[in-house]
Amino acid sequence: MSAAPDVVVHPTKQALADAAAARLLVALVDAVADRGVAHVSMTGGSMGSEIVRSLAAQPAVDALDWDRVHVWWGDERYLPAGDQDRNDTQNDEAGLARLPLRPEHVHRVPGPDTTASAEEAAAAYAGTLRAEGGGAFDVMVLGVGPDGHVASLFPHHTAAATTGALTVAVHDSPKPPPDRVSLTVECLERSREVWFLVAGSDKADAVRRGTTGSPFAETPAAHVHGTERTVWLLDRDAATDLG
Ligand SMILES: O=C(O)[C@H](O)[C@@H](O)[C@H](O)[C@H](O)COP(=O)(O)O
Repeated sequence: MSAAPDVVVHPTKQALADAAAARLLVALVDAVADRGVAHVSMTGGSMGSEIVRSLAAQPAVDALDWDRVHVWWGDERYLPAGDQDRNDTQNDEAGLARLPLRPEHVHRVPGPDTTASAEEAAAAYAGTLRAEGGGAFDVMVLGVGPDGHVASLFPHHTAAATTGALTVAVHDSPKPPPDRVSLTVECLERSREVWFLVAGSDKADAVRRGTTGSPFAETPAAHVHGTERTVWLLDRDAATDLG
């Protein structure tokens, strides 16, 4: 049984993004100091880009040896490289492209410009994870949808329950675009720490369900835990339904 998640509440969405970015910078510095390498998985959505924007603006951003950092994504929309609706494109534009990362350490999910299907892209990403993943992520940064989805694992969706695999192709996503590639729960949990970044009153019910063990089919986010720590980083609006 995983330990209960920690919950940290910040006054505003911007304060949440700034505090989470500072937390991430320190976590990556510590990972490099401890193991000589850091693996972080980023996310899409508004919070996914806001933490990148704040990270790139951190005063101590140069304290990290970015040469030793690997970047992954918890999910990706199955769209051509550079498409404006891809998570990596949005993260790049928010500031990821300005960080001195090694391009070969930025592991982008293939799109239809280089693969024939989301299934092929998922298999290729799983191969990269096995070849370069270092065995575990240090930090898994995740957003949460109002329905309790995490990455592209949606309530009552067949792909969400996938086991025995690191990645899964997702079709008919209730959140557009319809075709995606997602890490599975098993892969998301191959992380020392799992951080849920959640802002806005429209997420308050999902946060309540996610932090109180709602059934997996209803709230996939409630069933993703880090091996060492799980923390919900919230703004005040997203925390309104917590006791
Ligand atoms: O591809 C995606 O859409 C994201 O990875 C998705 O999982 C996102 O993180 C949540 O939907 C929350 O998005 P917001 O932070 O914008 O609400």
